[in-house]
Amino acid sequence: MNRAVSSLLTRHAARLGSLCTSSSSSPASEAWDGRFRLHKPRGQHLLTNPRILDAIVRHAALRPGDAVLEVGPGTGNLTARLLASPVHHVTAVEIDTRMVEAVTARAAALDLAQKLTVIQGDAVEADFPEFDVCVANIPYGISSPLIAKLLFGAYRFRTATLLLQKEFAQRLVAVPGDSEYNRLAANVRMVADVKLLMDVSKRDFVPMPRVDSSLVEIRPREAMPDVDLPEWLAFTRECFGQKNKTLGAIFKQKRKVLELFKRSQRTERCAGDAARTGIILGVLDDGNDEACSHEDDSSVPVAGFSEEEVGAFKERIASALDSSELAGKRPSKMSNNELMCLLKLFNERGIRFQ
Ligand SMILES: C[S@@+](CC[C@H](N)C(=O)[O-])C[C@H]1O[C@@H](n2cnc3c(N)ncnc32)[C@H](O)[C@@H]1O
Repeated sequence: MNRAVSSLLTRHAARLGSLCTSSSSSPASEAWDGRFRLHKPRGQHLLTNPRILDAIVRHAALRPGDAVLEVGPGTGNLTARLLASPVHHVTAVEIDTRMVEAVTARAAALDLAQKLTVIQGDAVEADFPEFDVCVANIPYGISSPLIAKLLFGAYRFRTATLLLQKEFAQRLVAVPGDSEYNRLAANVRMVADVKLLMDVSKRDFVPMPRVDSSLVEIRPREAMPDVDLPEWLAFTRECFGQKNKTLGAIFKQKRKVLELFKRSQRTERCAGDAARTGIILGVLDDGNDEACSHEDDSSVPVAGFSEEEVGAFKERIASALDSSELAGKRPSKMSNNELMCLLKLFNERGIRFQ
């Protein structure tokens, strides 16, 4: 669809361009003219403060020749600035065909259509082309799967500068010991550095959302950690499901022991693309960590295995915890190095989380 729709829409651009011409010869034409209804469930809150839009582009530190990925361009308030910068190309992924038309028209009116490719589709599912930087005011509903896709979806890029819901941004940049420290932060920190760049008021959007926003930079690490990522992600799910309990208490629960025992007997595991798809479909973040629930299967016997075998498995768990000297620690206060060390001890004893 991508190129075909792009060229079809460029043909509509002249007609639609007239809707944006009065001030669209400069990037500062962000006022919303109400030409169609904005859908809040799709996160259609347009950023209309030119000062903030300029600041986002400044923070993105774009370089000449960069290929830029934008998710959710809307009517093109940010896109216009990206196109006017010395970058080589901008690819924008937008789900709403009305927005696709609007941003295409905007680029044509600026005489910058040749620098823009618009992909119409869901950014969580669409294939992204190669890009150097991602700059976007995204729909907040896809924050977690989109960040998972960027970081674990085999893309190589310099930075992602994303406007996110303020509370989500605070969870993302939290460090061990912070009350907000959580699985999302631990997982993202495993593969990237994250920093808060600035806060943005809800009053800078049309229509005004209920929440404030924050701009965040995500910078993937040069060297990826030596860890089996699907296994790590499954491990952090167990740990952060009850992040304020001690590890000793978490891994003593009969229900947990039986669940891990069953998983550890499995011979086939998710690998490669299947694991990636699992990651992207939402295992990065559980939202409310404490709400992570499991079926209580403590009374269900493990078919084909004796009580003794389960007992021996329990001892392997205890031995890993003893060796790590981390049994008394709480996941919410632990560094990734400590957690990785414990995971290694579990795996060495045949205890698997995936
Ligand atoms: C918060 S608005 C941002 C618009 C524009 N970037 C701005 O700053 O004014 C989010 C945009 O993402 C689009 N969108 C929503 N869900 C999407 C998805 N799953 N994939 C791609 N775009 C999506 C919406 O249609 C909307 O245009």
